Amino acid sequence: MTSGLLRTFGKDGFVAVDDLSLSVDPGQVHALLGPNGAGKTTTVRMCATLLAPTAGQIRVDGIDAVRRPEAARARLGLVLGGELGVYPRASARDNLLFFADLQGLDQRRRQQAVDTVLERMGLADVATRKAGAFSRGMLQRLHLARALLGSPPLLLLDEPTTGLDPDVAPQVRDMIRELAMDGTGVLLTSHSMPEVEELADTISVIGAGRIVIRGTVSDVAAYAGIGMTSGFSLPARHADAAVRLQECLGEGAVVVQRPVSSRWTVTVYWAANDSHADRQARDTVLATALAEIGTETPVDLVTRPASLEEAYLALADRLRR
Ligand SMILES: Nc1ncnc2c1ncn2[C@@H]1O[C@H](COP(=O)(O)OP(=O)(O)OP(=O)(O)O)[C@@H](O)[C@H]1O
Repeated sequence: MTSGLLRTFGKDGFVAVDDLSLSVDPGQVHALLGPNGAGKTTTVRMCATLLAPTAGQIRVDGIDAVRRPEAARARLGLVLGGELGVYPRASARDNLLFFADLQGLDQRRRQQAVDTVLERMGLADVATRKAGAFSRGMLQRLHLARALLGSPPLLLLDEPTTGLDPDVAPQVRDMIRELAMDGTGVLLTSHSMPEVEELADTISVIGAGRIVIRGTVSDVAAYAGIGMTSGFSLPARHADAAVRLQECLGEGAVVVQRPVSSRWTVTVYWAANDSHADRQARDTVLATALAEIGTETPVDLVTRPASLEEAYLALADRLRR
């Protein structure tokens, strides 16, 4: 969808997005992940035709979005996190009818399109209520409904669940997943690792405007140098557990401990290329190391593939500008 995208700002030519290429396939969720200022929103805004690239190409459903922004815009839906862009004194339905007009949907199609997206976003029952009286969750669903009006093949979602209550965010996530399952391509930015892990088929990690690694969670973890992680807790008296375990385990693992309540939570990050054959082999090595520091194998020991959050934190230093 984009190739060689470049965007600079200001007289000194600050490079916000640098030679960025990515594609979003139908039915796929492609997530952009990166620290503040990495260039995610700038990328989304260029894809949405809100910002012209300094150089590079953008194609939306085959349309050259730089040359034909209006045609491209008709083929994409955009949701910006925390955006206000609805009329608070108008009902949800009237808001959507207005946006349908703006999109040029004809009179016959527009009623039907509005009813369809209201239904789809679970807003049919509150369609006549004023948008100003909506909760954040309902508003975000209204934004999604607006983005879906022309049945676009591509959705651009910039932080779509930021600021939503923990019980509302999963509803929005479910809707995003359903849209992708129905064939919509989704470009998603999010600071929530569990959200990206849950939704994304492909993750592009961006640092300083460039894609650092692209792939699945395990690809990102491998790039970060982590394979599996083991986690367990120890009683308060083991204040030096990480140091002592590190001595026993050597270079094949990094051991970190932090206090949680009145105990220590210990995490062992096994190197992506460590020599252990499988999970059980690591647990055996760990049990020996734990015995050496004078404790039995904790009952809550779990060894599993590294999570996205663990992988991302291991990468964080390499992503800064
Ligand atoms: N209009 C602008 N003028 C000047 N600099 C800008 C402009 N828009 C963005 N930038 C700069 O470009 C860089 C990328 O910003 P962008 O908003 O794309 O980052 P981001 O990855 O979305 O960050 P966040 O996670 O904080 O939303 C930042 O250093 C930002 O200050």
